[in-house]
Amino acid sequence: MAATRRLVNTVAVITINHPPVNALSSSVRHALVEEFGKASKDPTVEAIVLNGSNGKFSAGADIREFGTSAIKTVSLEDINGTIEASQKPVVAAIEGIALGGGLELALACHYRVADIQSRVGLPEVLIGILPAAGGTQRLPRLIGIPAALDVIVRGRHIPATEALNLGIVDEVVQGSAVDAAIQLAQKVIGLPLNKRRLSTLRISSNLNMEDFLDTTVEKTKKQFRGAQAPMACIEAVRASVLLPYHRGVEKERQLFLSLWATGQPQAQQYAFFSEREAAKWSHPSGARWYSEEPKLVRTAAVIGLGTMGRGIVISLSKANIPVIAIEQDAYQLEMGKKAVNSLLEREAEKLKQQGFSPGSKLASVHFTLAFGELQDVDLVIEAVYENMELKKEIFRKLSSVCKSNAFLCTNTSGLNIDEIASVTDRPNQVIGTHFFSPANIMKLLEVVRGQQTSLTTIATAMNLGKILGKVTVLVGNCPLFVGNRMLGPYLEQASYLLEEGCYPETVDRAMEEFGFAMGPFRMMDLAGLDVGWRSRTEKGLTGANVPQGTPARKRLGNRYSPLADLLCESGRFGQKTGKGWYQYEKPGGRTARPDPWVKDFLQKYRKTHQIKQQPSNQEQIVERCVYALANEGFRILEDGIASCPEDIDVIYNNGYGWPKYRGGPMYYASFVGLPKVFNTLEKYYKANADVPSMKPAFLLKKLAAVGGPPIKEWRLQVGKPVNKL
Ligand SMILES: CCC/C=C/C(=O)SCCNC(=O)CCNC(=O)[C@H](O)C(C)(C)COP(=O)([O-])OP(=O)([O-])OC[C@H]1O[C@@H](n2cnc3c(N)ncnc32)[C@H](O)[C@@H]1OP(=O)([O-])[O-]
Repeated sequence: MAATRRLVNTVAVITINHPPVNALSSSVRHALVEEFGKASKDPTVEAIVLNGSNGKFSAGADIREFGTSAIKTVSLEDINGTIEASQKPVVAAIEGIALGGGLELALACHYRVADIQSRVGLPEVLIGILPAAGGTQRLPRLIGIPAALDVIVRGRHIPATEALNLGIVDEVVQGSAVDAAIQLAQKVIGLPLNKRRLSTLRISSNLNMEDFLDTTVEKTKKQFRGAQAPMACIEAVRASVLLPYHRGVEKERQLFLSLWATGQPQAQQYAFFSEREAAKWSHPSGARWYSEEPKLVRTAAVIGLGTMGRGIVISLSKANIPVIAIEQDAYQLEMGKKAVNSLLEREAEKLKQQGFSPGSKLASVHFTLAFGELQDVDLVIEAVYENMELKKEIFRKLSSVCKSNAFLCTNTSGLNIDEIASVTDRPNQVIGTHFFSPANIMKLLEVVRGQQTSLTTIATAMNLGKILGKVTVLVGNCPLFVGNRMLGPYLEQASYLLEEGCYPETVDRAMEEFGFAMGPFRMMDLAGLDVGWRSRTEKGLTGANVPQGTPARKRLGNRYSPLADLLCESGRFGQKTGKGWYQYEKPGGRTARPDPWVKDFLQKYRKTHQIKQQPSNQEQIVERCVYALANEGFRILEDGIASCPEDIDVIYNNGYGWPKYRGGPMYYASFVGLPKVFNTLEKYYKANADVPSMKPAFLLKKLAAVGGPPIKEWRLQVGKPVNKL
C-alpha cells in the first residue's frame, strides 16, 4: 500500500509508504486521495496527522516520473488544495526529510511538527525545475519574500531548528514527531483554521518589493550564470506578490513547462541519478558494490597537514571518526593544529546553533609527530605534496608501523598508485583517494584502484567516501586518473587559442558564459602555474633537458605551446605571486585583472613565431575546448579507466566546476550530437595533424557511426572497465 491509515483515538494517522524515500509517485498520490477522502468522511475522525514510513516524511515528487505520462495523473497541487481546505485540522509530522513536493505537501497541512534531526527544503532548483505544487506561492506567504527566496533559489536543506526560527515549522521535538503531532492535533480540534490556510494569507512586507526582486534577479544571474531554474524560481515568487494565489499557481505551472523545454532539467536530473549510480561501482572481475562488504573504519590517521590534509581531517572528524594527524616537524604540526582547531570551532558553532552538542557529532583529533602512534588505526590517508619519492618513503614507514589489516590511502592527483603500493607489505590494501581542495567542502572523491587493490579495500574506500558525504567515483590507475587527465587537451587548446590571437580574458569569458565556474586561465592561476611547470620540466618538455635544436613550438614532432613555461620563467606563478595569466592586487590576491604585460607578451610572442592571427569567436572557443575535453573522456572509456560516461560526468560536475545544467562533458557531447562532435574534431585534426589529442577517439567514431545512441546505451559499446594501459 502506497499509503496507510490508522486511528489513534479520534486522530487518523495517514502514513506515506513508498520506500526508500517516500517519493510522491502516481501510486502514492492516488493512495493519498483515497485515504484523505476516507478520513474526511469518517465521523469518528476529528483530526488528521500525515507522516512518512521509515522515519522519512518524503523526498518530494518522483523524479523518474517527470517527462512521463505518470506525472499527469492526479496532481500534487490538487491534493495540497484538498488538504488545505479540509475542515478537520491536518498536522504534518516531519521526520528525516521533507523535501520538494514533500515540503509542499507539509505546507498544505495546517500545522507542522518536526523532529530535531530532520531537514526540510525546496531543492527543486538543483534538479533544474521549481517547486510547482504551490510551494513558490505558499512559502512566501508563510515566511516572507526574502527568506522564501533564499530557501527556493538556493535549494538548500534546512535543519529543523533553523526551519523553526524561519517559521516553516511550528514545533521541533527531540522525540517522536508523530506522537507530538498527534498531541497537537488533539489540542487544535475545533479551533478555526482560516489563518492556517497559507494560500489565503496576504504577503506582508515593508520592502520595496519590485526593487528587491530586481536586485535579486541581477545577483542570481551572476551567481548561477546560465542556469534557468533559479531565475524561474524568482519569477514564481514575484507572482506570489503580484497575483492572487490561484493565478500564482498557474504562473508556477507555466514556468515549470518553459523550464522543461530548455533541456536543463533533463541534464540536471541525469546528473542527480548519475551521482547515485556512481556509488554502485563495478570491477573488471565482475564484482559489484553489493557483492563486497566494506570494513568498518573506527579510527583514521592523516599524514600531512597542508591545505589538503587539514580538509581531510575536518571531513573525518565531522563523520565522527577519531583522527590522528601527523606532521613532519613541530612548526608544521603547530600550524596545522591551529588551522584545524579553528575550522573545528566553526563546525562546533554551527552544530550548537542547530541544537546539537558538538561532542556528539565531531570526533576528536589528536596531533602528533610520532608515526609509532599509528599502530592501531584502521585506515591512513597520506596527504603530503606530490612527490613520488616522499610518498614511497612514507608508505614504507606505514607498512612497518600500521597493523596488518590497516588500509593505506594516498591522496594523489595523478601519481602511480601501483608504484606507491609496491613499496609496502600489503599492495592489496593500498588505494588512491583523490580529494579536491578544500577537502572539507568539495563534494568529489576519486577513488583509484591499483592493479593489486583488493575488493574489500575498494568497498571500504567507497563506503568511507559515502560516510564523509562525498560523491565518490571509482576509477582505474593511469597518469592523472580521470578528471586531471581530461584537463590536458582542454588546457592545451586554451593555450593554442592564445597563440592564435585570443587573450586569457576572452577565453575565460567564453568558458564562463558556457557555464564553467572558472575559465581555464583563472583556474590555472588559482592552482599555481609552477605545479605544471615542474611536471613538464621533470618530463623534459621544458628546461635544460630539452634536446638542443628542438623548435620552440614542437615536442616529439607534435605541436607544443611554451607560453606557460615562459610565464613561469618570468616568475609569474599565478595568484600566489600576484601575477600569472592575470595580475592580482597582491601576492595571494583573488581579483583577476587583465594584465597589459600579458597582452604585450602575447603580441611579441606571435610576432617572433610569425603566427597568423585568427582569433576564435566564443562558439569556436567553446567547441575546441569542450570537444577536446570530451574526446579525452572517450579515450578514458576505451582504456577502461572509467566504467561508464556517467562516472566521467559526475567527476566533472562535482570537481571541476562544470555547469550541472549541461549534464557533464559526455552528456553534453551526446546532447550536441556525437556525429557533430566527431566531424568537428576530425576536421580540426585533418588540418592540424600535429595535435594528436584532437584525433577523434575510436569509441567516439564508433558511436557516431551509428548515429550517436543515447548515453545509457554507450555501456554496451564500452564493455568491462578493464585497464588496457
Ligand atoms: C510536481 C512538481 C513539484 C515537485 C517537485 C519535486 O518534488 S522534485 C523532487 C525534489 N526533491 C529532491 O530533489 C530530493 C532528492 N533526493 C535527495 O536529495 C536525496 O535522495 C535524499 C536526501 C532524499 C536521500 O539521500 P540518501 O543519501 O539517503 O539516499 P539517495 O540519494 O541515495 O537516495 C536513495 C534512493 O532514492 C532515490 N530518490 C531520492 N529522491 C528521489 C526522488 N525525489 N524521486 C525519485 N527517486 C528518488 C535515489 O535515486 C536512490 O535510488 P537508488 O539509487 O537506491 O535506486
